[in-house]
Amino acid sequence: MRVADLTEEQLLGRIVPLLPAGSATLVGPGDDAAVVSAADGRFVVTTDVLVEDRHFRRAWSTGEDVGARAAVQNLADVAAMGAVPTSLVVTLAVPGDLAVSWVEGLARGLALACAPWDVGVVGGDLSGGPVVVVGVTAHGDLEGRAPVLRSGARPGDVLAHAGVLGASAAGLALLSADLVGPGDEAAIRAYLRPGSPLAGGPAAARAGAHAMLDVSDGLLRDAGRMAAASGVRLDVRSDALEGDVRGVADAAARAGVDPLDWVLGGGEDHGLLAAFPQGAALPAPFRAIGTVHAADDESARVTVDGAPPHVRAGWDHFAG
Ligand SMILES: Nc1ncnc2c1ncn2[C@@H]1O[C@H](COP(=O)(O)OP(=O)(O)OP(=O)(O)O)[C@@H](O)[C@H]1O
Ligand SMILES: Cc1ncc(C[n+]2csc(CCOP(=O)(O)O)c2C)c(N)n1
Ligand SMILES: [Mg+2]
Ligand SMILES: [Mg+2]
Ligand SMILES: [Mg+2]
Repeated sequence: MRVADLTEEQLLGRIVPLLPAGSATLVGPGDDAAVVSAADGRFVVTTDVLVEDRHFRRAWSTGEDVGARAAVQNLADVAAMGAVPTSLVVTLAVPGDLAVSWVEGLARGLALACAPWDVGVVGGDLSGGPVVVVGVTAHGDLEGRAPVLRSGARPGDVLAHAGVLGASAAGLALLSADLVGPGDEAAIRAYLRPGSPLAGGPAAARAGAHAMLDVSDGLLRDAGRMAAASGVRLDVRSDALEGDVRGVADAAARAGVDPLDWVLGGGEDHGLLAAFPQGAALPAPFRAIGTVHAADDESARVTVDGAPPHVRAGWDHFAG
């Protein structure tokens, strides 16, 4: 059996039981970030890697783009726990013929993404390698609050999303098909430098969110993860996604795809999906996109307008 015969979840199911737990672990593998106790407190920690030609192409992305994106995808995982980011460490593998200015650009991109949060890059590691690989580990502070896990959604909750859906997938599709035209700036930027609504994470925690994650692999796939962890069904209302659909409709027409495919199945926008108790005031920029229901059938973890969706489920590095 090869890894390509498994989904990411199935591969993790094989390796996580082999890993040591550690007595300081408060939240281990399975959420957007882990929570670890320390004698003088707790911290949130998470890591994500960007691999050249898998996550970005140097023909499309500058070093600054990749640095900013590597930071944001990790800051989003910290925010998705309801925490405030504090620091990053960065590992970098680069081919020897890479321009030094590209690596300087990467550092500038990291700094740009960290600046609004007063987050420091406090270390890292350097290696040579056949392609550029950027690994970022982010740490965060829960400021005394309980972490917001994927597993806390309850029937009756309001499902809400902060950020854009489908824009990054649109940008990637346009670049891939060489279809970029005037008016595509937002989609291209969403792919090259996603702008996650990071302040929404701690705001959601303060507002009492029951569950939260960032949408990295597509709304349906990531909602499925929240639904499975919480033992519920999430129902998305398609009319709540009309703004996102409109935002990519023109690009989708040119690419010959259904814009809903990008909105429901595209990843890498790094918006925040959260379940709030009914009646809670949704903090900006969250907007309601659905409801949480008791799970009547494990095969229908996520429905759209009450029915199983017909679009592709989202990104998986191994099995489709
Ligand atoms: N190699 C690994 N060893 C241990 N745990 C892992 C490994 N890879 C992933 N995990 C854990 O599995 C869970 C899911 O990881 P995943 O990367 O899908 O989450 P994410 O970062 O929120 O999503 P994305 O990578 O799409 O941004 C996380 O809790 C993560 O820490
Ligand atoms: C050049 C190029 N080709 C394809 C894609 C699409 N893509 C790669 S990984 C991923 C999901 C999140 O990954 P992860 O779980 O690793 O964070 C997506 C949608 C891309 N970004 N760049
Ligand atoms: Mg995540
Ligand atoms: Mg990850
Ligand atoms: Mg992530």
